[in-house]
Amino acid sequence: MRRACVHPASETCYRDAVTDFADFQLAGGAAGRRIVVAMSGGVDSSVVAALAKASGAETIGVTLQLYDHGEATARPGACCAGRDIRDARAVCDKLGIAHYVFDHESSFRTQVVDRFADEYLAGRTPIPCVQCNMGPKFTDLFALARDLGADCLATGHYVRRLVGDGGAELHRAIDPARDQSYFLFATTREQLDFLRFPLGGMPKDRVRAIAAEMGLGVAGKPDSQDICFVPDGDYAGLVRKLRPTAVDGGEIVDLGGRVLGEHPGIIHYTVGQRRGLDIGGQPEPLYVVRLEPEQRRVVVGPRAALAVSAARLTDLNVLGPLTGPLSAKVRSMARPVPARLHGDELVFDSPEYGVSPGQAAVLYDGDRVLGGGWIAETQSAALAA
Ligand SMILES: Nc1ncnc2c1ncn2[C@@H]1O[C@H](COP(=O)(O)OP(=O)(O)OP(=O)(O)O)[C@@H](O)[C@H]1O
Repeated sequence: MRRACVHPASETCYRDAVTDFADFQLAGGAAGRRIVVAMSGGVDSSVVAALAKASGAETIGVTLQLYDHGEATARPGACCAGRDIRDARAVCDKLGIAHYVFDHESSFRTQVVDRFADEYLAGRTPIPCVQCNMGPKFTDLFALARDLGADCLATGHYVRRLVGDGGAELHRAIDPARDQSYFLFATTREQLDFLRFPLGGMPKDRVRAIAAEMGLGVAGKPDSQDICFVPDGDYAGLVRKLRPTAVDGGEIVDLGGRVLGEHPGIIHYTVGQRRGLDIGGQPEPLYVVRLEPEQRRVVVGPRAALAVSAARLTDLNVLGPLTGPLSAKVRSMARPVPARLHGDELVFDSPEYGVSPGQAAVLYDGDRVLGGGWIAETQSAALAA
């Protein structure tokens, strides 16, 4: 049972956290075991490394160089360019553990950045953080950790791994504001067996308190934000840069096909969006209902047209029983809503709004992640009625 920390900045807090290293579930304690810690140079993974070391295990820090912004200042997007790598190295030096840096820029580029651009061009709204977790972080890092003879791979993700009767389960973090379970739905059972997430049971201020207690230079380092390879938030600008010939304008049409205006490229739009349509003189507010990439059309309609009764999912990852009632989260910031899964069709108990192809539908039983899939297409509640 995890104990609450009542002294956020005290020695007691740190001792509790190390004792909590039951997350590593290494039979007979961690001595004699080898833990590889995925280190991004931020405070979270640095504290994971400190906890791993304190558990008595041989600890090795591994950093993937994924993307270089061509500058030296860390954050806001940060994805292990110069300064972050140096920060990770400094933490490892302080802890007296080995640190290896691997250049995975080209795999990150193909698996995450190029795919991000192509998804936008196909009229979908991508979630690159899931692709990154599935590719560079969990596939590439896995292989590296195994090559290094590790017993487990530990990361600073805010999720919990609990062991039930059927084996390792993925659960939400205790801190709802930090929970990253939506972005980890595609973690396989095999990966889950090997992964450890020691921060999922802690609030962030406790993590920072441990970092300060340990004298880690990153204790006050700001959190990374948004999508690491788009630090200025200009997604459309990045897609234009990557695919200069593919971003063409087209028509904005209503549900009946009537042309209402023009747009500079479908990459600027996402289902449910209202801003930026620039089609005045309409009797009621209009929203993006659908993107039609072949015709380069943006289809708009009233809010009622956004109501979705069901979604077809692809690449379903199963981590628990999916046959009963469950709750489904269809955007990272959405609240989970009651639904049921029939084959690959997710049927909502009540119409759901803003369901966008390209996003993930993550399925929960309370705090437990039962699995999830990619939203391929949606069924309008109006048509289903
Ligand atoms: N480039 C990287 N190399 C190795 N591991 C990484 C890298 N980027 C992220 N990770 C691992 O994935 C975890 C989650 O990454 P995420 O980007 O969501 O968080 P973060 O804010 O970067 O965390 P941190 O405070 O550790 O920097 C990190 O805590 C770390 O364990």
